[in-house]
Amino acid sequence: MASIGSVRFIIETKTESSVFLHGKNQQRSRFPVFAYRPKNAFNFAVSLSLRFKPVRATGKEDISGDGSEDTLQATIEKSKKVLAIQRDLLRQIAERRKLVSSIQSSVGDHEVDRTSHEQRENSLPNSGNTSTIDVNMLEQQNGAVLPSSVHATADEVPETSSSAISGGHAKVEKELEQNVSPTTASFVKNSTKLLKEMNSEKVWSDEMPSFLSSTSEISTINDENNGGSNESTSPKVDNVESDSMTEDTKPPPLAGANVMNVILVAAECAPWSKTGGLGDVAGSLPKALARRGHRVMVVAPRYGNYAEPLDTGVRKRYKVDGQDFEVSYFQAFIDGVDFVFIESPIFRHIENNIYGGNRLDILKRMVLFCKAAVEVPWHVPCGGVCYGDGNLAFIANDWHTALVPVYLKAYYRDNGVMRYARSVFVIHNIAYQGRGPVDDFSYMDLPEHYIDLFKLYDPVGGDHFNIFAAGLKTADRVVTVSHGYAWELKTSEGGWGLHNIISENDWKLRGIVNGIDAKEWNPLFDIHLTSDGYTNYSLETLDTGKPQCKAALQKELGLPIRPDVPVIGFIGRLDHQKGVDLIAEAVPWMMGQDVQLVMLGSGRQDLEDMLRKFESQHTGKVRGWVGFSVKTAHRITAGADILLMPSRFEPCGLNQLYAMTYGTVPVVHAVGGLRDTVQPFDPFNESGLGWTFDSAESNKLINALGNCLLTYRQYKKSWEGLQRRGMTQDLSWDHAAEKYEEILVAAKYQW
Ligand SMILES: Nc1ncnc2c1ncn2[C@@H]1O[C@H](COP(=O)(O)OP(=O)(O)O[C@H]2O[C@H](CO)[C@@H](O)[C@H](O)[C@H]2O)[C@@H](O)[C@H]1O
Repeated sequence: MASIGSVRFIIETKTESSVFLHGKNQQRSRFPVFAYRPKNAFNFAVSLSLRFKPVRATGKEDISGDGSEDTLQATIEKSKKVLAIQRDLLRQIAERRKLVSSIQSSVGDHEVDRTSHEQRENSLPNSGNTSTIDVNMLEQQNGAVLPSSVHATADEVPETSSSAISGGHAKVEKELEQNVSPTTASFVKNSTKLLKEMNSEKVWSDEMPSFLSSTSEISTINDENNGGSNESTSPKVDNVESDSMTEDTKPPPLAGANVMNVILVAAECAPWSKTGGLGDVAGSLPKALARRGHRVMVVAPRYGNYAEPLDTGVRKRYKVDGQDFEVSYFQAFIDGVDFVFIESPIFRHIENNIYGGNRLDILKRMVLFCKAAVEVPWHVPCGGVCYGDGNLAFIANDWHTALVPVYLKAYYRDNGVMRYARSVFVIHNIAYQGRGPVDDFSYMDLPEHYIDLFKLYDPVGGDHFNIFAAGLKTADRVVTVSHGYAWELKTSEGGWGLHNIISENDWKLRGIVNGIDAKEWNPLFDIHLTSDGYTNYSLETLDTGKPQCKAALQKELGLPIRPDVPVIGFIGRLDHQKGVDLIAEAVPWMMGQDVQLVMLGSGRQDLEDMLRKFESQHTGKVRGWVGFSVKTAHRITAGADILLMPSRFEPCGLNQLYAMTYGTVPVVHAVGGLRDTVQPFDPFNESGLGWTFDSAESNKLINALGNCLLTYRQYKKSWEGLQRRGMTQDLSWDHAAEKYEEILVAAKYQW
């Protein structure tokens, strides 16, 4: 949509009250200035002021063109709107100036520490008072909706002398490079640069943009497609000091003109809360999106007393099943991402039982969470400024947050609010759908006709209520976590009753393989490998580092410390999906081999008992660790030689990716994401990454594992090749984030 960014206006001034505007961009009305770039209204204000072309009126023109009274009236109305927009921009600019000068002074005090920075930003005047953060969403829908407490009028702009400001720029920028994250630095640098421009008398006169106060000719700029970018706007104008335009030229963000505001909403987010892979994704995908230049937020419930996030002071109330719930919001800015946690008594202290309780309890928790999450961009100031609802996309994950797209539509978009906000729904696991009797719809608090989205016929149970179905139908785009799973979802076996809905919505479905957090899951930096005899290692130190970790694991678990015995690991939820029972069937065969088996998991009681039983039956060979231990998961990944993943279905699977990064060779059932990510070993071409088997049967597992053990024992070179190829893959989130960006952009331009 090149035309969206190509705003080109000519302003003709007749008298002070008759400013006429001819817009060439037909689609612009769909993307109002503020809605399109709320984050960078400051930047935009300057570029906008440079793009308008004032033409001095001669007084001879026929101002209405055809002389019609109606046209004249309409044009006057339009002009008034433009002036109103300008006034609003001035207000926002004033606020940005305040923000920049507060950042400058804090940087000058050597206090640009992320946490304290956020603390300051969040202690905006009156931010603790709910009544002052009373956002009139209907009136402000076109822009970055700022809480009333953060609005400042032009009159309120603190008197800051130009020289004082410019004197601080160099210092600020230098210290920023050393002290703050790239995203913050980029924002502040951008802001300080613009502040310089704003304080230049050649651009500003008496706080007014030059086009409003002066009649000097400013060259019109045809700005192609730069609307969403934070940094790509580079207004060229004759009367601006050239040095302020050319100095500290930086490459544009990787996302270029596609920069958006993105809010990922998830029921868990590592490292604060995690029961499985969803937590990992929520903790790491946003960082990769932020690295591409997007402004990114994660919204999750606050289950415990987390150290980093601080109370923003914002309070809101939501009704669930007729009951009033007050929620508050905690926020931290980490690795370029705003992490916002929603606090309510119903989330408190259930971090070890996130999806526990009875069906209605879970349902009510998720209703409250989703209702509150959709409004976060209006209410929660991050770095002093709310995200607003323009140029915004939500990413909802699995059934727990499938109500986000539904509420976005039913409460807001259907009513002309949040018109430019979009939603992407990510399927991590379709086996859990938020099913219940049709009566559960009453808890949703939605218009009656919305029931059709939720109602689904099931051959076994008849009509039922299904939250996953509603999310799938309502979201603007749907993503799942591998190509293989995207295909499987459309089959009656893989779709778990939703295959028809998936097929009907195939046009908006795409598979994107998960990445891994290259800091968290990296043998060179892994913090869990720095004690108890473990060691960090890399490809270069694999020969010594991995055997040391193996010995440390054997010692820690009380197994015989033997470098030659293959250690086989399993990590995962103990349920039907993960195929633990297939391992159980293979245990008698395994125990006939000279191997050690280490299993870590929690879940189904019978499978937990089985792990304990194996350990007691084969004390010198098997360890079954029942429980959830992130540290142990990292240590098994580093210390084991082989990782078993016999999952019956696996949307993506992260453990096999972690394993390969640590030089641990995977043996997997070729399904879903496992098939996508583990290319089978080919001994003739010395290619491939591990062993796969084509159906979830124990004899197939035994066959694949047997070949793997043979190679481990007898073909050391081939084994090293497998490890080397696994470790040298780029499995980082960066590729996946680029693909997510394509989806976000597609959603944004979907009407
Ligand atoms: N007992 C334990 N102690 C410590 N850590 C444990 C643990 N049990 C599991 N974990 C950890 O939880 C994560 C599990 O991730 P997976 O992707 O393998 O599975 P999960 O089925 O939860 O995720 C779903 O979502 C993800 C993300 O999209 C998909 O990859 C996957 O296929 C899909 O089923 C890993 O980080 C693993 O180390």
